[in-house]
Parts: sequence; structure tokens; C-alpha cells
Amino acid sequence: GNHWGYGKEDGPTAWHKNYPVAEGDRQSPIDIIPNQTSHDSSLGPIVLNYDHCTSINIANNGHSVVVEFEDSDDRSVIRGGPLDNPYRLKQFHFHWGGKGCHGSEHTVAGNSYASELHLVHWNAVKYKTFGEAATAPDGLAVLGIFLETGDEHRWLHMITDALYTVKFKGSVTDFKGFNPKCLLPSSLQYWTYLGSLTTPPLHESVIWIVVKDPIVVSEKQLGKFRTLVFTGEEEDQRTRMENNFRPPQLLKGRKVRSSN
Ligand SMILES: CCCCCNS(=O)(=O)c1cc(S(N)(=O)=O)ccc1C(=O)O
Ligand SMILES: [Zn+2]
Repeated sequence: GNHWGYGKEDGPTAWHKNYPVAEGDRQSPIDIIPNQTSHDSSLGPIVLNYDHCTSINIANNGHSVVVEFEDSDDRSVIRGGPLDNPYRLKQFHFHWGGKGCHGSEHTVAGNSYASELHLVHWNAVKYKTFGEAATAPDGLAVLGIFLETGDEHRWLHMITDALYTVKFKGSVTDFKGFNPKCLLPSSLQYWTYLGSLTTPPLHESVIWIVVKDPIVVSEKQLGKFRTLVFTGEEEDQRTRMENNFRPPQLLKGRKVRSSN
């Protein structure tokens, strides 16, 4: 069926067969070349209002580990920067590599980071549901945060300590009271461009906001993500969840803007 993954047969080079938009004009991720971005003084700061966010659960969806949020009202939104409306926080998830290899999706002047955190938001002003927003050209806003290895991150343990409960595809456990603001770097200087989801269905519906400064996490913390498996508990195959990233796609004439 439509099933896709990150392996040799079902990975990013095969996705176009079931999802032809994979070869579209605004695909993500991309390689960001800082000295080729255009500085845009009209780009204001990103404003996050996450103080009343409500995390619900943490899940292994067979592609990543995802934390879902209550998005029935504007309790946690991102606004400003390139955005014309407030966008509601729906979920966040990560992409990462194998031991010692890099696993970010966006790259910076050809360099990749160890991992990348994506905070997915949707335009509930213009669209009635997340599903409708996910297919609209200005429907989603994803905030991308790079992770590099070094010292231990003081708050990431709240995620990594829960990973053993969602080892297998399809597992979900309660995950209340987590505010992802603790995972952001001090500076929210960013690059922004028009792109897509980086996993099937690859809809070209994302305003990407990629934060320039990485957060630092320890190799030990990152290693815990690799204890997850892509496969379900009932399957005899145990395929370690790693290298769940799409490589950079063609820019096709797009402009990448830089906040100051
Ligand atoms: C209606 C179909 C929407 C599918 C996309 N859902 S999503 O939460 O935006 C998403 C974004 C992304 S990404 N990497 O931010 O484009 C990856 C996975 C998912 C997911 O479905 O878990
Ligand atoms: Zn992602």
C-alpha cells in the first residue's frame, strides 16, 4: 500500500511514486546558504505564546516520536515573523541520525546537525481544521530547531525519560504538563521560506521558520531516541528508529529570508 519509510526500498528516493508532489517546486527540507539569504528588515521577531499550552500525549507513530497538544483554542500560538495570523501549536517531533552520524533535515551551508526538532502549528484563523490547513499554501507554520551534541540538556530528560514507554510503533502514553519553550535556544533569530511537509503526504503547505542557533544535548540523551523502533510490538522485526530524515531538496528559485 501507500506505506512509506526511511529504508532503501520505501525511503525518500521512492516517495515520489506514491506522492508525486515530492518532485514539486516548494519541497522541504533545503540546504540554507546564509550568504545567499536576503535580509528582510520588515521581518519582525517570532513571538511564542506557549504559557497556557496543554500537552496531551507522547506517541511513536512509526516514523518519529510525537508530543500532541490541545489545539481546540488559541491557548498556544506562534505569531509575528513572516506570519500574517497566529498559528496554533498542534504537535512537535524530532528527526535524528545514527550513532555519530548527523540527522537534521535542513542543512546550513552543507553542514547537518545531529538532530532537528519540529514544532508544527496551523492557521486556525483561515481554516476550520488541521487537515484542511495541512493542504493549504499558508496552512502550516513549522518552527525548526537544530540539536547539536555537547553538554546534557537540562530539560530534554523530560522527553527522553518517557521514550521507553513508546518504544514500539503505535504506542501512546499520557504526557501532561510539558511546555516546549524549555527546548528553545535563547535567540530566535531565524531563516524563513515557503516549503512542504518533509514526510508523506509532502503537502506544500508549510511556512518554514528555521532558528539559526542550535540547542545542545548530550550524545547519551540523543542515544535514547535510537532505542525506539520503527516496528510494532507484534512484529518479529525490531528495526531501530534512526536516520528518519529527508535529505535537502532543490530550491527551484525560492528565496530564503533572514531575520536580522
Ligand atoms: C492531513 C495530513 C497531515 C500530515 C502531516 N501531519 S504533521 O503533524 O503536520 C507532520 C509534519 C511533519 S514535518 N517534518 O514537520 O513536515 C512530519 C510528520 C507529521 C505527522 O503527520 O506526524
Ligand atoms: Zn519534521
